Amino acid sequence: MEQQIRVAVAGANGRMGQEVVTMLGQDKQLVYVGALDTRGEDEAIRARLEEMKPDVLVDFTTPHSVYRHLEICLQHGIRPVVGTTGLSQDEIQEMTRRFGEAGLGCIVAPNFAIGAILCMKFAAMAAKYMPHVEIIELHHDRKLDAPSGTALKTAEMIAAVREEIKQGHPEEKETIPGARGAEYEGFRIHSVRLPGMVAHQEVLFGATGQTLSIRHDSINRESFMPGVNMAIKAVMNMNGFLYGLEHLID
Ligand SMILES: NC(=O)C1=CN([C@@H]2O[C@H](COP(=O)(O)OP(=O)(O)OC[C@H]3O[C@@H](n4cnc5c(N)ncnc54)[C@H](OP(=O)(O)O)[C@@H]3O)[C@@H](O)[C@H]2O)C=CC1
Ligand SMILES: O=C(O)C1=N[C@H](C(=O)O)C[C@H](O)C1
Repeated sequence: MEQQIRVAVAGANGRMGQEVVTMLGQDKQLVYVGALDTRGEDEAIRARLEEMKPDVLVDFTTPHSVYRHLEICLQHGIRPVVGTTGLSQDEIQEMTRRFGEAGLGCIVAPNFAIGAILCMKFAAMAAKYMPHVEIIELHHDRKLDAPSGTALKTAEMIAAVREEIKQGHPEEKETIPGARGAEYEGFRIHSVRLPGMVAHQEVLFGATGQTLSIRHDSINRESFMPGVNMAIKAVMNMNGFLYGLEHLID
């Protein structure tokens, strides 16, 4: 039998955390050792970690707590698998350096659903040939951050290959501020929040006489679990920081 992996979960009572705990219970290689809540004193957190002795901390919490959780993992030599969105690019760069220096595995993935990863990759492929692009992401109305981590990652991947062009009319004017969405490297990202939605993204391309739409829909949170499972196993064999699940499936 493969070596068992002890997994703690931050945000275990949340929408994603509950799904993760169920998934851990279905895989004999993974042992759920308990929930970590970091809203108490440092001493209580240390005691809880000593009790649980996790190899991996899965984090699905909030944009406000995720950075601290990475620091706690560095202090205690625990490998994080982070789905929480909202880390800034500077924070990601800093953690890349610190986990690299520590030689400790860490995976931060804005989306664990394989279809969403493919949506990002296909969008980056298309942007090379069709540089007029806009991203629309649509989520449930309990979501804290906008744009979604997935939309930001998609935008980064598009910007890395897209020819720099000015989109839209040069004299465009917003009669209601924000009407054209957020601007990222010359193209727009739009965020929709509605009850009834889970996690959806459409990347729209336009060129003379044609359009292309690439769309992904997560219709439930189980869609993220194969990716979380894969990341927990992969992070055990890593000695640095990885941002985005696409690097694991190539
Ligand atoms: N990468 C991916 O594939 C996905 C990422 N996400 C991201 O995951 C995050 C969580 O989403 P979701 O599950 O919907 O959110 P929820 O609000 O349902 O869950 C968040 C949980 O975190 C808990 N929490 C808050 N602060 C702390 C802390 N300091 N220590 C421990 N627990 C804490 C909350 O507890 P309490 O309720 O008591 O406040 C809550 O149970 C979001 O950033 C979201 O964008 C979501 C889906 C997929
Ligand atoms: O908050 C969510 O629900 C989701 N968050 C992630 C994001 O911000 O991209 C991943 C997925 O879209 C669901």
